[in-house]
Amino acid sequence: MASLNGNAAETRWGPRGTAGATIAARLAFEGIRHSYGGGASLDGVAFTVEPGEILCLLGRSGCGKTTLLRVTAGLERQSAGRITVNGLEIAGPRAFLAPEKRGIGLMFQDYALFPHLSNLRNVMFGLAGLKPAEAADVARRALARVGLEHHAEAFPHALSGGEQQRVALARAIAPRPSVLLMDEPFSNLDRRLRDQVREETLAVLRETRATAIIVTHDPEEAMRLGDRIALMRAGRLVQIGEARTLYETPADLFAARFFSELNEFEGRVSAGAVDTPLGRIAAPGRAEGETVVVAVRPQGVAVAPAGAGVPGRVIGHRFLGEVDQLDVAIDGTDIPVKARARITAPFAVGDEVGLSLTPRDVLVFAKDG
Ligand SMILES: Nc1ncnc2c1ncn2[C@@H]1O[C@H](COP(=O)(O)OP(=O)(O)OP(=O)(O)O)[C@@H](O)[C@H]1O
Repeated sequence: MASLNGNAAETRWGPRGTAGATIAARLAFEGIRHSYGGGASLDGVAFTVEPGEILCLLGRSGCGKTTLLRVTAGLERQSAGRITVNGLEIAGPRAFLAPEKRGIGLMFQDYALFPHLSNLRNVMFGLAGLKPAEAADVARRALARVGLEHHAEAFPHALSGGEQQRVALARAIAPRPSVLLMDEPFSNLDRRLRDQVREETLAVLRETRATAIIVTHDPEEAMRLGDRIALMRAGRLVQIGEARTLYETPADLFAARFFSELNEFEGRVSAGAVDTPLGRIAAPGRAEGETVVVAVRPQGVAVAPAGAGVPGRVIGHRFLGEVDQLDVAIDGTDIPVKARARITAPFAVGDEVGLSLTPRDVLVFAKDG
């Protein structure tokens, strides 16, 4: 039995460029609603995934990510709205294709391999339309692409978690789906293995040219993997766009909090700006008298020896590896300001310091955004 954490043999994938390519498809959601009986699990979701695009579906637990995948695959039926692939309705008021007729592959979070079938038989499972010899050939090639052809006759339980993930990936790509849906495909892997498996999986997806949706609750993973990110909350799409857009111009405070820890200050707009304990902050486009939240990313708070900027006192200093985090007490708030940077000056708890802000790390939102 291979080690769970991987060794040299485990980490070797098959040659790149050998995964069979598919015909890329445009996947569109229009006003998708769904409920398990209580409140709405999906509440009017609408967006399009472009042919060959890798889209990360990001959100907290329970926001509806898995439900959207299940509705897309045909394992659940939406109560309203329409899903199309290349403009053809696969689920909606006019049509409801059975899961096996959709050309959509689904890879489950727990891989869902059949324990009583060999790895080869597991991969062949999705190839029922082919003659057995042909299916075995296609399955062997898919296993070879993920570097596991020598485990074809073994059973899933004899493989490490990382290898099981690869069998599940081989099973998902073998039928050459035009759309591939992956539910938290890396969440069961330890961190060291995860980076490599993510990179190889991405290479396989690019080769197959499948349009892919990858579910994750990890914003960093979404930024690494996705051509675009769709951020969901409570069954709704909050924002969709490239990682940089979501990070730099989040649609609301919730979206901003998702991508970064924040120092938050509530205030009222007067003459186009808000007074905060860190100084007066411009609030362009906000109504006079509106209550807003000024959000400041910790990496946008520069700490210098006392003299310049907003005066404060260091009350905490944590070494986080690549950066340090300082907690700084300032006048006007009981909550310490968090500053995060590679600190070269040796600040110690009790030191008097001066704080200044980087404008691009300061965001202003409606209070209930
Ligand atoms: N089979 C079910 N029966 C009843 N309610 C369900 C069922 N599956 C999910 N739900 C509810 O629907 C909502 C959306 O769940 P869903 O699993 O789609 O969220 P998620 O974002 O994928 O979460 P997670 O990351 O925890 O899997 C949640 O409130 C959940 O409790």
